[in-house]
Amino acid sequence: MTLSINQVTKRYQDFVAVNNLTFTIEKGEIFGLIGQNGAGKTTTFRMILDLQETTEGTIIWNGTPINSINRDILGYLPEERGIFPSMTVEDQLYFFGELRGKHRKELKKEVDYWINRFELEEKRKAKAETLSKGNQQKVQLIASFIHKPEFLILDEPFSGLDPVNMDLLKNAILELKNNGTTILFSSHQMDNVEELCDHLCLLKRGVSLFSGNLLDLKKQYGKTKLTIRTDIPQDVLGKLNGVKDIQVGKDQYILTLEDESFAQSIFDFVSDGKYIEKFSLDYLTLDEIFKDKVGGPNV
Ligand SMILES: Nc1ncnc2c1ncn2[C@@H]1O[C@H](COP(=O)(O)OP(=O)(O)OP(=O)(O)O)[C@@H](O)[C@H]1O
Repeated sequence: MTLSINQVTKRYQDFVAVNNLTFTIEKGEIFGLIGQNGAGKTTTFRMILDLQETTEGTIIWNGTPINSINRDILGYLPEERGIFPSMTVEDQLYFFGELRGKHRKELKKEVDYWINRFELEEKRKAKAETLSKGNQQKVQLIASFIHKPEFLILDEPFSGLDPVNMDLLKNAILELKNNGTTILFSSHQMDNVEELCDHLCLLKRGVSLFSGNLLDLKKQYGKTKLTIRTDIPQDVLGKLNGVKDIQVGKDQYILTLEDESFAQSIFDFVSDGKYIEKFSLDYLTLDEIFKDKVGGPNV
């Protein structure tokens, strides 16, 4: 593994912001850190980046304590957005690249490529303060990886982006991964995490409720979400064997089953040997799992 977080705790006086956290990230993967506001995501990032000390535990990068590695292999998009207001977009990118030890000459190709990729060509010579919030965020994003870091940490990179720019960012993240970058990011938007990550850690008030493979997490719940389009009334469906809950959606019912094995008998009943327009048995979405795991009392 490339990064390993071992029993890491962060205390602020009596308050425990991160509690005995352990997870690992493999080289070249995209790893999602999810949790509600105040769960401890930014604190974890700051400890990985050695901007804050751990109270207990160790953080190891390729066998070396993270506080002894060359900082230039790291890239970071902090939660607090900020760029130099009176610097132009391209000067800004050169500045951050040079700060990370790259020469202007070798940065040119990268700067040109990413300005184009994020559709900022027209804004190239514009001062950052004249850009919209979303465009400023794109500039800050590019600045976080313009020096081609081995390990990139993005704190809420999707917040504030419209759907088109969100897609641009998703594709950029996948491209960076394909080029070998290891990426750790936080997000409140579960569909993005579901789409991009193979592995994730779910934090609640500093404690990890799950860390590992997304499919393994889904398997813990099983395929228990059944979507059916039928004329059969809700109260009849709700009384069938194995149905724990029933919700009325648009043109369809969404049933929660006790377990997958009840699906066959429900199918036989609903279809009655005939064609049926919709009958779909699925894993819960990450959003549904998140709400189930984290949604309980916040104590
Ligand atoms: N310097 C500090 N002193 C005391 N408490 C702190 C300090 N920094 C963070 N905390 C607390 O630690 C907890 C975790 O904060 P953190 O910023 O890591 O959460 P987060 O998961 O990133 O939240 P969000 O999604 O809102 O950004 C919060 O309750 C926060 O108030």
